[in-house]
Amino acid sequence: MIIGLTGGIASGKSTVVRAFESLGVPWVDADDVAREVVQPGEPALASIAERFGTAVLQEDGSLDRRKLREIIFNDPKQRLWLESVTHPQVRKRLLEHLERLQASQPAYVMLVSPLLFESGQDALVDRSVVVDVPEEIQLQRTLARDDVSESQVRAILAAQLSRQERLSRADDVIDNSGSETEMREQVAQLDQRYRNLSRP
Ligand SMILES: CC(C)(COP(=O)(O)OP(=O)(O)OC[C@H]1O[C@@H](n2cnc3c(N)ncnc32)[C@H](O)[C@@H]1O)[C@@H](O)C(=O)NCCC(=O)NCCS
Ligand SMILES: Nc1ncnc2c1ncn2[C@@H]1O[C@H](COP(=O)(O)OP(=O)(O)OP(=O)(O)O)[C@@H](O)[C@H]1O
Repeated sequence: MIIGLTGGIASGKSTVVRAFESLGVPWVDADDVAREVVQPGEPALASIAERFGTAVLQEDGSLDRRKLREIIFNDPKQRLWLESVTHPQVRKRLLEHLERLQASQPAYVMLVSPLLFESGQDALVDRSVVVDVPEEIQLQRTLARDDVSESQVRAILAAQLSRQERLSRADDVIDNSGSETEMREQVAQLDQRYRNLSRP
């Protein structure tokens, strides 16, 4: 069984998946895979450099993520173009990672992705769980964690599904607006549920 774990920027997906990991659950993160497909030597990075010029590259030839972020979250057309280049590669590699994780036949594995519903990756999973917090908490936690402006965070939020839409598509929900201890209690309950569901 594959569980898709999603949530908007800074909702707490990485923190939540570490709680599942401590219960023995294997996982793969689409953000990590999206980083792999733009490494130097990858065709996606060559396409990006061709479209935006060397201004989006650092001196060592790797992607200047901050520059590209500023471009794509200020222009939906450029974001859609970038997604059309990266998402097919991300999907292909996610399938490979998932197959590898399932080889040892764990009760279930997790696919962590901010864009599970937006990018159609939900077709790869049996069930979805949303890490839910109000937008104001997403904003506060992003500003505390990353070197970004409030307007940039609002632009990223606008490029993602609304909280309501995400909740309406979720099979399960983890409320991460409280303490990490409260989050871990919900994770332990869901883990039991998923283990029961995966029994033949
Ligand atoms: C624009 C890039 C270079 C910015 O890199 P940066 O290191 O600053 O951010 P990072 O990759 O850690 O993403 C941070 C968060 O931004 C949000 N985000 C990223 N890409 C997108 C997108 N296309 N649409 C909406 N939100 C996005 C997600 O919540 C993500 O968790 C990078 O996000 C990227 O390559 N995005 C396109 C690929 C993609 O869609 N990735 C999302 C997972 S498939
Ligand atoms: N319950 C919580 N209470 C307080 N802070 C939290 C809680 N959960 C997560 N955080 C903090 O909020 C920030 C965002 O969490 P995390 O990095 O796990 O989110 P994410 O959804 O993986 O983010 P992104 O989509 O940007 O990759 C981190 O600094 C994390 O330490």
